[in-house]
Amino acid sequence: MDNYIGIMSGTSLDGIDAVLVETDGERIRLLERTTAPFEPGLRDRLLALAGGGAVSARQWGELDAELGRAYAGVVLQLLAGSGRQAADIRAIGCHGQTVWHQPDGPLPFSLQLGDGNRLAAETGITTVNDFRRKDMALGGQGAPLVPAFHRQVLGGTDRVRLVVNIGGIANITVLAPDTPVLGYDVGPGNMLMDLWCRRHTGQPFDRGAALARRGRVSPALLARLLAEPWLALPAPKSTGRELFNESWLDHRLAGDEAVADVQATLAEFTATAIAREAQQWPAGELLVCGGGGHNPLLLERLAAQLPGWRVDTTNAAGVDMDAMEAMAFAWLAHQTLHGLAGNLPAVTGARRPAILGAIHPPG
Ligand SMILES: Nc1ncnc2c1ncn2[C@@H]1O[C@H](COP(=O)(O)OP(=O)(O)OP(=O)(O)O)[C@@H](O)[C@H]1O
Ligand SMILES: CC(=O)N[C@H]1[C@@H]2OC[C@@H](O2)[C@@H](O)[C@@H]1O[C@H](C)C(=O)O
Repeated sequence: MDNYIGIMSGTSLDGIDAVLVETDGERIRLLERTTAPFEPGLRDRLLALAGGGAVSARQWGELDAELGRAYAGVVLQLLAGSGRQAADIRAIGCHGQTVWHQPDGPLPFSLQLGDGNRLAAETGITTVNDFRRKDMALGGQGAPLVPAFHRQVLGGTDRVRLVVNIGGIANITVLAPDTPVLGYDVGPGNMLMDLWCRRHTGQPFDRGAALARRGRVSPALLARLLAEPWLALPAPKSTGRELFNESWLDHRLAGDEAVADVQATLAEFTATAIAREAQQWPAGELLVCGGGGHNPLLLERLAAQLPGWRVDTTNAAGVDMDAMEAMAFAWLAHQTLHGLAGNLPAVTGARRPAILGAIHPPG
């Protein structure tokens, strides 16, 4: 077993999650976890870029360097907390910060910032990043990539087990007996709820669903949200802020809804979009990971819409829901360094399995 570090900063733009794990590719054990919020200025600049705002090549390059430095700081913090040295770590797997994801059309690409050269140089640890573009070069969506890891840590059950990551975007992995793994993005996870809450309360998210619980679901608004054609597209599919953003939401509001009612409706929308996917399968287990696992209303609404299902978080199955994605990128770095494929063509739609990522040696 070797030590790997995984770093994830996701579409919620809430900050950086990092884990230290021990893995041989088959087994994986979480040793240490840390999380660091983005410094507010950095978050705002990333949000502007991810919103499609015009930035110069200079600003773009500076953000790439700044993020690389921020990731290195988190790695050093993780190492200090664990009592380990750089030499004890085989590699870092760093997802990077998605600032644009365009999986379809004539020139598909997915851009994650956070300079891997800087990360390797500042930590002294081999760094693997840029995990998505090989899959896209092979005709795939480049996302989601976690289903292979979900299979590794939660596969092999004798009934249907759905693993649902509720981050900024929600994505689902279907693990069913004698069935190849399926996985795809479902739609918004916390992203719309977060932006509505921030706009009206100044808080980054609706902690404990307190605001949503004060409101009532608006059936008319819910119907307009659920009418989004992307939701009905068949897999393979992936999405992001490019579609589900502030203007997408504003176009669907009548304008006279109460703030709390919109919050309640957005939570119901997220739960309903996920439940509809689950309803295509015989009742089994639905295990939630990602920050949405901390939202009690989402879990309640999923359970209410899925009678006969066991709805819980992945913690109940022994995998820390807050560490799942970062662990997946530690594991993907292991795959890359061992010349093993990281993607699942049945999930991403790529022509073949491929070794993912760019390797930055520290020397
Ligand atoms: N106590 C809580 N109550 C309600 N929501 C919560 C709570 N804790 C976290 N969240 C939600 O989880 C979000 C963060 O989720 P997470 O860290 O999984 O996002 P991410 O890493 O950006 O995800 P992804 O890459 O999958 O899009 C917060 O923005 C918030 O919406
Ligand atoms: C392009 C991009 O960053 N996509 C993220 C996002 O966040 C959740 C969902 O959308 C998923 O497709 C993906 O992240 C996870 C880690 C994945 O690739 O599996």
